[in-house]
Formats: sequence, structure tokens, C-alpha cells
Amino acid sequence: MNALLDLAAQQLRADLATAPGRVRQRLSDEGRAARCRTIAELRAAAKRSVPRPIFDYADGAAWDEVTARRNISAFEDVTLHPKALTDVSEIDLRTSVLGGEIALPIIAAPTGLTGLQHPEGEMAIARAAHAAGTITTLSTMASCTIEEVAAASDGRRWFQLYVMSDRGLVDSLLARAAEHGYEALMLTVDVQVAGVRERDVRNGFSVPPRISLKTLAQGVTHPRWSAGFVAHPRMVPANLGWEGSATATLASAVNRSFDPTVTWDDLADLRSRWKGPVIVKGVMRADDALRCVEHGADAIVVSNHGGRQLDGAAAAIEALPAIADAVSGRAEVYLDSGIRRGTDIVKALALGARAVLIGRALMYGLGAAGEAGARRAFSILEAELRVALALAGYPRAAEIGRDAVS
Ligand SMILES: Cc1cc2nc3c(=O)[nH]c(=O)nc-3n(C[C@H](O)[C@H](O)[C@H](O)COP(=O)(O)O)c2cc1C
Ligand SMILES: CCCCCCC(=O)C(=O)O
Repeated sequence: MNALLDLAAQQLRADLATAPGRVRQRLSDEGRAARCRTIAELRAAAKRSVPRPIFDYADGAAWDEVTARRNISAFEDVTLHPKALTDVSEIDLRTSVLGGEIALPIIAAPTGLTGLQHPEGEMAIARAAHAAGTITTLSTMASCTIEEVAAASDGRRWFQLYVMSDRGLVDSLLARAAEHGYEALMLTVDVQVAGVRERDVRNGFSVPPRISLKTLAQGVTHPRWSAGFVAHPRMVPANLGWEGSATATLASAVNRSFDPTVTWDDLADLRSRWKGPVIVKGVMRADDALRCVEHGADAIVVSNHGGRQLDGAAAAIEALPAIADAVSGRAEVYLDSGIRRGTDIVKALALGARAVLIGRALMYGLGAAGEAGARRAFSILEAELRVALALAGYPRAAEIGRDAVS
């Protein structure tokens, strides 16, 4: 009995001695990130950590959010057929995109107003992507400037373009991106007009954010987020000269600035003016994918914008096989929309994607725990992908094919 009591006392003394370190760890971004074991847990942590309208902006989607849900459920409808008795002692996740190797087939998708989740915004995402050995894509609507993100990390970076009615602005964005080492131009073609995100409408989500009693209450109940926001308010897109402009809903600001007349001629024009690779994001049909190839696109992203634009559209993973078949190696094919698990990535690769892009997974990580959370999103998906490939019997991510799925 005495020996047992001694042992318990010893344990208690050891626990007390290390308590401050453990408390610090629990309170640090690293600690918060490490406690999340899945993307779903990062999402839950983000939901607790940032004001509800900010979480809803990232998490929400268009109208009834049918396509956003379908993006996820459609992965459940793809069945894996594991191959027996292959040596999976070494799992190789490397692949090459646009002539350069990346350590894993996961790329950071462009996301606008990322600095609302955390003041380091796209700089944190760029550093996390570089640490994971992959590429970041900076949005036209980014909270950080083209120059800030270039200075934040030496990793590979792409620039995502929304064509604005002010073509002088487009020219200057392209010139800045080229000057600061953004190697590829990604033209997003699925925001002809703003999708209607009803959560944003209900929340009165606006740029810059409107300060009201409700937003102040959200600030008080999320003190860690508020401290970051007050120290580095990133209220509007940083590259568009919107600083000082009057508060407007995001949708009306977008509809005022984006050019809805954009057609294939604009793709041809951009192709001739941008010296590096061109990627077209938001392609959901095989005939459009073929037209992208004919217009000289180097890559396409099969994407429905995470269900944030046309609700009722097919899931991206449903559209992928026909597009991959049509393109047939003449351009690289990537996929985004709905990636939450390593098995989703295995399925996308098997159905013809060379790599996937992740949007919300990184937003949740950033909201939950800043850069550490974004790194955690990459590491969760990487670890899941390794195990899933081993269990599927494919040691090399780049070699998985159609026979692995139905
Ligand atoms: C908060 C947020 C902002 C986004 N902003 C942009 C953007 O500025 N440009 C763009 O091409 N896509 C944007 N997207 C779409 C993503 O690039 C990507 O297509 C989508 O997030 C993929 O779906 P997932 O979130 O399920 O991974 C945004 C997505 C989110 C969640
Ligand atoms: C309501 C349209 C917003 C477009 C800009 C940011 C974006 O692409 C997204 O939120 O999604």
C-alpha cells in the first residue's frame, strides 16, 4: 500500500514539475494544432476559434449547399479495390507538376480574404505549403499582397487571376506576379458573377467588415482571434486598391469589379501575354477541357469552387474521369472540391488527377491554429494518404490508376 502511495506521489510531483510546459503547449498554436487528428477536428476547432461570420464565410457554400455536400458524399460513392501482396515498405508521394517536383500531390488552393481567419493569412499558407514541399496559389482576392507572400517563403507559388473590368488593374497584377516569381497563372472561370452564399447574406458579411454590436460581441467571445485582428486588421483584398472603400457585401463588391464578359478570347489573350504556364480552374465539362487544351492551357483544375458558386452542379470527383479521358495527357489535370481525407486523394489520383488542391482544409487549420494549423492540415492529409496508398497496394502515388477504383 505504502509503495503504491509513494508511486502516486512521485507521479504527481512529476506531473506538477512539467505542468507549466504542458499548459503552455496546450495554449500554443502548435499544441492546439497537434490535438486535432482529422480535418473534421480542425474544422470543429476553427468553428470555436473564429467569429461565426468568419467561419461561415469559409465553411459556407451557395444556396442550399447541395453541391458542397455532394462534393464530399460523392467520394463515398467511389469504391477502392486494394491490390494484394505488393511491397509497400516505402511510400513515394512525389509527383511532378508543370515541370517541377512536389513532395506530395497536394497543392494549396487560392482563397480570398484568408487574413480574416488569421492575420498571417496567405503568408502562413505559403510557409505551410513550402514546409510540406508543395506549391501555394495566391488569390486575386488575397488579404496579403503579392509582394508579402513572395517575401514570406521561398517555396513555389502560382498566382490566381479573376479578370476584373479594370483591365489596367489586371495588367498590373500580372506584371507584379511575374516580377515576384509566381511561376504559373491560374485563371478561375467559375465566378462569372458572385455565387449566393446565404450564410453570408444572413450574417451581413461585408468588406470591410461592418462593426456592429453583434460583431463586437463576436469579438469579445473570441479574444485570441480579436487580438490578432486588432494588431493586424486585414479587412479587404490587399492587391486591388480597395483600402478605404465603403462597406459593401462581398457579392456586390465582386459583381461591381469582376468582368462577366470574359470568354475564350480572354483565355487566348492571357495565354499569349503570360510567359509561364497557364492553368484554367473551374472546368467541369470534357468539351470545355478540350477547348482549354486547344487554347494552350498547360493544366486544368476540375473544380466547382467547393460548391460556392453554382449549387446543383455535379461533384468535382464525378466530373473528373470524363475530363481526364478527354484531355488524355495533353494538359495536366488537377482536382479540388471536397478533399477531407487521404482516401479522397487516392480516389482523385486513381480517376486521373495528377494532384489535388485543398481550400477549406487549410482555412480550418488557419482558423484553428494559424500557420501551425495549416501545417497540420497538410500533415494530416499526408499521413492519411501514406496509409491509404499502402493499404490500397500502391507504393507510388504517381502510379495509381483506374483499376484501383470503381
Ligand atoms: C474561403 C474561400 C475563399 C476562396 N477564394 C477563392 C479565390 O479567391 N479564388 C479561387 O479561384 N477560388 C477560391 N476559392 C475556391 C478554392 O480555390 C477551391 O476551389 C475550393 O475551396 C475547393 O473546395 P474545398 O474547400 O472543399 O477544398 C475559395 C474557397 C474558400 C473556401
Ligand atoms: C461571392 C464571390 C466571392 C469571390 C471571391 C472570393 C472567392 O472566390 C470565394 O469566396 O469563393
